[in-house]
Amino acid sequence: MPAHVPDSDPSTPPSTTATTPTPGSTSTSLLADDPLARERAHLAASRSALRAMREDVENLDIRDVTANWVNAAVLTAQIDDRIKALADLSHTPLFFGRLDYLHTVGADLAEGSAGESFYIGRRHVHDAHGDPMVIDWRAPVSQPFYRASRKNPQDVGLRRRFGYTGGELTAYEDEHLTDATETERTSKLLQAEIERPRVGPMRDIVATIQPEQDEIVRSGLSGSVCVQGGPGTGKTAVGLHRVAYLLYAHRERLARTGTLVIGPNRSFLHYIEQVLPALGELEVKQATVDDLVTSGAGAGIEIRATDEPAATSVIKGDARMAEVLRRAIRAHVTMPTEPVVVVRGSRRWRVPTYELEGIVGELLARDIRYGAARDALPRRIAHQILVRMEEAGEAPDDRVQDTVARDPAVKQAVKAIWPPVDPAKLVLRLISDAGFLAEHADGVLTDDEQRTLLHPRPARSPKSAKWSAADAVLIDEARDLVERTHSLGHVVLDEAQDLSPMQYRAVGRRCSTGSATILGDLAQGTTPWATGSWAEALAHLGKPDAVVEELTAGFRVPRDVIAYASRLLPLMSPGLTPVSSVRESPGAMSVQLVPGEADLDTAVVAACEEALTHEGSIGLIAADTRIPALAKALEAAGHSWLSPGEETTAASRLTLVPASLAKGLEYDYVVLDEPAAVVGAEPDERTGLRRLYVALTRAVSGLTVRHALPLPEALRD
Ligand SMILES: Nc1ncnc2c1ncn2[C@@H]1O[C@H](COP(=O)(O)OP(=O)(O)OP(=O)(O)O)[C@@H](O)[C@H]1O
Repeated sequence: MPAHVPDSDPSTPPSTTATTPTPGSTSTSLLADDPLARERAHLAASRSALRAMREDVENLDIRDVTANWVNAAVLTAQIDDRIKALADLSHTPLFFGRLDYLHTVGADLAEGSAGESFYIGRRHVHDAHGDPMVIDWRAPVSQPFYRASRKNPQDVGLRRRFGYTGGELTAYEDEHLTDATETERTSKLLQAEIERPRVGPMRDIVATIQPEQDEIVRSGLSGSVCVQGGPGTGKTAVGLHRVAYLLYAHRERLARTGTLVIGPNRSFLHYIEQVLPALGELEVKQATVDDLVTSGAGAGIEIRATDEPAATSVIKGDARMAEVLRRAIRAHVTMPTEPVVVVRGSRRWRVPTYELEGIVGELLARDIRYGAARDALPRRIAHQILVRMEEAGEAPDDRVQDTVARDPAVKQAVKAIWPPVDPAKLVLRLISDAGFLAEHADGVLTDDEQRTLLHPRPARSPKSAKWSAADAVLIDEARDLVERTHSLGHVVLDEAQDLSPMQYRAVGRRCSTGSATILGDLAQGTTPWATGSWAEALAHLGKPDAVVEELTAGFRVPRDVIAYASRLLPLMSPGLTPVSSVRESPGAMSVQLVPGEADLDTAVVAACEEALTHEGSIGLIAADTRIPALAKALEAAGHSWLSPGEETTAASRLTLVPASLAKGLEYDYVVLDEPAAVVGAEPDERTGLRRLYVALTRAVSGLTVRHALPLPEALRD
């Protein structure tokens, strides 16, 4: 089959066509009048073209082009990656759509110019002549697949979506965008994809990205975007597809600068980790904020404690701590009190105190890191000495300047004026030494706040200190004041509503010269420092100009379930738009009071058993303190279960989820144990209701609530 099929099928097919596959049924006559057979033939041809592309790479002989074994190893690794990227995965169809343009693309819509057809898939496939068989979904020519409409057809005459059953192309669905007689219909294939029972890790949505999502996915690399969206509106999916898009559109730049996806915890990262590889992107790093501040330059810092009381971590996460640290670091600089005298041969060269003061004053006034200024100081002192040498008729060169800069007298002066700072030691001192803290927090933190910060049993050294997550962020900030943190090209920050101002700063410095995609839902903020507004969060991130977009169409939670959960919104996040579910099924929902607390566990296990009679994954969500009892009850009833983030499979479908880890995850059926316990586990009612809102909105097909205690008022009928 040729690369671009000239327009088009002889007969206009019905809007959705489905048949049972008939293997090997692509005879010429059939091809002529059976569009589905033609599409299958194109699929078969594309698969062999992909196979040929892979074989070409596998057969590459690199012996002649590699100078040494290091080159060879690098090249071999690149080739291995390319072979992996060219794998033909039986469960991921090679293309999912087709666009028939009315005119040749790029040919200025000239009257009479012939149209072109393009098959849209996850990766580019070309034939032996280099002509495209499948176009990457990220290419500009693919964009109308996501955005073209009857109002603005973008020169597309036909948009065709393909349906697959077990890797076999079995259906297609057409929209003739310029045909005024054709009425707008919701796509059945899209609907089927949305309604599909979930099992296993998160999947890509490349075949069904919606126009408002696509605008975010394809927004430029130079700008930062913040997406506010209720549960299941596709924020995570959009963020991951945006990285894939940016890597395609700016491959070289991002290969140099790097990309990173930040998620709230390991379970979440496991859940999403296969999306980018499925889109052919194997290189994107994924981490939690804790990982960021304890790895790399922060290696050696281990998080081993929780701040007590919780108010301590609120203060540690407050942006004012940045000022306290800045002051504490600068306070290490001591104005010189004596001249520097360097002896070279028979001569003594002297830089007087006032000149040294001038240099130090100037370095302090410049906006450079403490460490960079410290590195500059000996060279600046040496420069003054060289000026004197020149005045005395000598002709010193750069080497002399280097030697003078390394002179013991200069070194000693630098050590006294601008001593090295150990960021961990500095933070330890701030939280253990009341006098030191007061000196730098004066006018920034109240006396009460300072008292709360001080550790009751301070460690002797950074090595023996039991750092909390908030401490690690403070150390990271201090480290950045000493030495600039390396910035990546693009960072995606998911569940962003939960970060403290200091955590935003930690993320912000990792994309200070790049851009960011910030994803979150203010109504799902469950930390004591959860942000109240995106403007505030973006300011802390250093991206105040980021565009804030809102997604309101819900792809996960069924109508009745989201309506039930949204009753909590006015109480905990007034003003936020409730999600409107695009799922057709109202969703199975059952809320039942169990008469005696003693019978709750049995009732919950029975609800899980009922849920297991359906297809898909089951999440039993409960307050963290209820987990051991429920684990026991499940065990007694002979059920095994998984932990959040462990992959659900057809054979093992039940996950026992502590409410604190439910965020970002989804299960086909959710059994929710004792809502009052989920609310009660949080320090205040608003946070409790938000935690409950998260738990209620994990379900794709159905929600079962079992409770012995009264439900929160908003959920009572
Ligand atoms: N355009 C789409 N087509 C099909 N499925 C979609 C689409 N957008 C999102 N989904 C699906 O909806 C579900 C929810 O998506 P996602 O987890 O990205 O939402 P979210 O906004 O991050 O939710 P939460 O706030 O709960 O973390 C996923 O199963 C995702 O694959």
